[in-house]
Amino acid sequence: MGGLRESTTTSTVTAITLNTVKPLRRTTLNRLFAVVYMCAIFTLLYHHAQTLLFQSKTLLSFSVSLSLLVADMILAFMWSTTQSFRMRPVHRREYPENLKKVTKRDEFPGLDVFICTADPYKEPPMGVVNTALSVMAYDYPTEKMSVYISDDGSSAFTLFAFMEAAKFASHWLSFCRKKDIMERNPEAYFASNHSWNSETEKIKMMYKSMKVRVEHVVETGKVSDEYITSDQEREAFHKWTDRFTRQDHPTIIQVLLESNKDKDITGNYLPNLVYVSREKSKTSHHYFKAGALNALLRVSATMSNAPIVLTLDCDMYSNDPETPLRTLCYVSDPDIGPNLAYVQFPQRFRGINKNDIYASEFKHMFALNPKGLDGLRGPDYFGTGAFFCRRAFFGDPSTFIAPEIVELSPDHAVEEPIKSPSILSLAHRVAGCNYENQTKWGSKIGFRYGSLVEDYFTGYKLHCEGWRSIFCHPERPAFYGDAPTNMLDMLNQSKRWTIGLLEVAFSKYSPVTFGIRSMGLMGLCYSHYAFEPSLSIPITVYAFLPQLALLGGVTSFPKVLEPLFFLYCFLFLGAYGQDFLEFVLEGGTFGKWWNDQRIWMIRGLSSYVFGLTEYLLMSLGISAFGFNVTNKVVGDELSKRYDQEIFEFGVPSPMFVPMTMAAILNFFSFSWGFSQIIRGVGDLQGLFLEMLLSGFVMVNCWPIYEAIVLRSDKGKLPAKVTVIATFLAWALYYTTTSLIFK
Ligand SMILES: O=c1ccn([C@@H]2O[C@H](COP(=O)(O)OP(=O)(O)O[C@H]3O[C@H](CO)[C@@H](O)[C@H](O)[C@H]3O)[C@@H](O)[C@H]2O)c(=O)[nH]1
Ligand SMILES: [Mn+2]
Repeated sequence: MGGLRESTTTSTVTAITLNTVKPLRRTTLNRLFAVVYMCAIFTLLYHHAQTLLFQSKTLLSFSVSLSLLVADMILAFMWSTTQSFRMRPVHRREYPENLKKVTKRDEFPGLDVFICTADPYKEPPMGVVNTALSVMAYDYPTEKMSVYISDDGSSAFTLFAFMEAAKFASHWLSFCRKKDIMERNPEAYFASNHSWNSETEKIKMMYKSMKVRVEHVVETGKVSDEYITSDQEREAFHKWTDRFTRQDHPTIIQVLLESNKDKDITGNYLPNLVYVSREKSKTSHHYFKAGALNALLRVSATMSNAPIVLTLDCDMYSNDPETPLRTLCYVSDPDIGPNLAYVQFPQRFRGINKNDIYASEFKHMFALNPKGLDGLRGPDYFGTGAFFCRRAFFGDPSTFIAPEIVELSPDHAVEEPIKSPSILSLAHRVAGCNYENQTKWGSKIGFRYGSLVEDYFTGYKLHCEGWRSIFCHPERPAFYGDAPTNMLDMLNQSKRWTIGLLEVAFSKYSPVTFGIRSMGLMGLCYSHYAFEPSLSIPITVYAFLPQLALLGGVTSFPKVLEPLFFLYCFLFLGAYGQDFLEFVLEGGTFGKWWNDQRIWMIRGLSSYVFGLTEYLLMSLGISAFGFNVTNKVVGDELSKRYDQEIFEFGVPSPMFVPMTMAAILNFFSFSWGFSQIIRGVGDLQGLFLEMLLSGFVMVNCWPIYEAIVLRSDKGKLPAKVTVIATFLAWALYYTTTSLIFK
C-alpha cells in the first residue's frame, strides 16, 4: 500500500499550492494497538469455543456459551471493519486564496445546485427558501450558477415561497455583496446580527413580510389572490387542478429567475432559479430521493448542464460563501481532478444541545470515519453537501457511458436560453415518470436505485467503479442542517437507514464480497456501515442474557483476578478508551461521548432490531416500506425540553419497548445480585462482572428510569409502554428461569 508521504499538490505551471494532505499522527499507534487487540479477541474466541466444546455439559450452559460466542464474533467482525478506518487517516487543507492565481473568475466551471424537498408540513417552505438564498449568494460568478428545487411534495405553497424568494433575492444578493457578510442565510443572519442601520432594518422588514406571506399561505392552505402579482404567476398555479395529488400529477417546471436576464437591484445578474416537481403516477416507481435527484440531473442538463453539481437537502444551508472555491482547489488539481467523483463536506447541525443527547452529530460517521476513508478512496457520500463532477454519473473514469439522448451528455453545450420552448419541452419530457423505462438510469447512470440510503449506495458504487472522493472539512462549517430533536424521530431515521443498509448488505453488491473484491480495505469500510445493524445481536445479548442467567443463579463471566477477567477488562477498556480518545481528539467532550455510546446501545435495542425485522418482512413479501421524511419543525415545548437535555418519548411507540425492558431487567438483576452479596449468599468475586455490566446498563438507562417514574411532562414515557415492557420482561424472566435456568 506504500506509505503515504506528506504531499503538497502544486499546479505544475505556476507552483502554487491549492491543497495539502497529511497523514494523521496516530496512525502508527492505531496499527500497533490493532495487532494487540486482535490477539486479545482471538484469545477470547478461543476460550468461548473451548467452553462450548468441552465444558458445556447441559443445554443451559451450552446455549449461554453459544450466545456469547455468536455475540462476540459479531463484535469482533465489527471491530475489524472499524480498523479499516484507522489504517490511513489523513487530514486535508485547501488554499482558496491561491485559486485566483491559477484560474480567472470567468474561467470557473458552471455550478448547478440541487435542493430536495418532499413535504411542505415537515419541511416548511421558508426553510427551503433560506437554504436556496444562502447558496444563491455564494461568492461565485452568478451567471455560472443555477439553483434547482426538486419538490417531491409537489406543493403550490413551495412554488409560491420561491416566487417570493426570487423577488427577495434581488435585494438580498446585492446586500450580501455590499456588506460582505459571512452569514448568507437571511433567517440566521437576522437572528444573530445586532449591529443595525437603516439599510439592514429595511431588508429585514422585507424578509419578515415575505415570511408572513409564505407562512400565511401554508397555514391557510391557500395561495390567496392578493398575493399573486402577475398573470404569469397565476397561470402557474392553474396546474394544481382538482385531480392533482402528490402521487399523481404532471410535471411542473417554473423558471423563476433567468441569469443573463434578471438582475438584482444594483444591476448584477442573478443566478438561474428553477422550480421542478417531476411527474408522478401511481403506477410507476419513483425511487424517492434518488429518483428526484436523477430527474434534476436530466432537467438541469437540458437547461444549464454545469460540470459541477452540488446536492443539498432542504435543511442544509450554506454557512460559508467561499465553499465552492474550496471545491475548486481539488477539482482543478491535475493530480486529483481526473478521477474525482465528488468533494464531500461534513454534515454539521445547528441547535444541537450541549451534550448532544441523541448523538445526532454522528461524529463517527461525519468526522472520524471520513478522514480514514480519505486515505483510501475517499469518504462515502452523505446525501447532502457534496459537489459532484457531472461526468462521474456516466460510467467509470476511463469508460464513458452515453445517455440515451445526446442533450443529457455532460459535454453537451446548451445553446438556447432556458425559457425557450424547445428547452422547456425537453425538460418536461426528461422529468416524466416513464422516461427512465428501459434506460440505464439508476443502475449505471446517475444516482443509484435499490436502497433507502441512496447516498451511501451511490457513493459506494462510484468508488467500486474506480472513482475517488475528497473529504473537505474547513474550520468554519460549510453547511448547517437540522438534526432530530426527539427520540422517535431519531429512531425512525436510524430505522430507515438500517433498512437501506441491509438492502445493500444482502444484495449482489454486498460490500463484504463485491466491495472487498473490487477495492480491498475500502470494501471493509463500506461493510462497517452495511452490517452495523447486526450489532443489535450482541447488544441485545449483553443487555439481557448475563442478567437473566444471574437471576437464574448462573454466572457467565470469569471471577475477579482470574486471567480471563483481565482479558475482559482489557477488551472493554481498550475499545471504550480508544473510542473516547478519538472522539475527544475530534473536538468532542466527555458528555457528548457518553451520550454517543448510550445512543449506540439504544439503537442496538431499538431501531436496528425493528429495521432488521421490517427488512425481513419485506424480503418475504409481507410488507413494504417508504422514505419517511424526518420532521424539521419543532414545537416550543419540545424545543424547551430539548434545550434542557430531557429525553423526549411522549408517544407510545413499540420502538421504546425493548430499551424499557432492558432498563427494568437490569434493575432487578442488579438489585438481586446486590441483595445476595449483602446477605452473604453470593460472593462478590463471582458476581462482580455481572454486577458491573448491569450497573453500566443501569447508568446508561438513567433517563429511562426518570421518564418512567420521575416525570410528569408530556415527553415522559407513556404508561402503556412501561406496562407492556414490564409484562414482557417478566415473561422473559419467567420462561428463562423456570424452563431453562431451572
Ligand atoms: O421521496 C423523497 C424523500 C426525501 N426527499 C428529500 O431527501 C432529503 C433527506 O430527507 P430527510 O428526511 O431529511 O432524511 P435524513 O435521514 O435526515 O437524511 C439523511 O439520509 C438520507 C438517506 O436516508 C439522505 O438522503 C440524506 O441526504 C441524509 O442527510 C430531504 O431534503 C427530503 O426532502 C426527497 O426529495 N424525496
Ligand atoms: Mn435530514
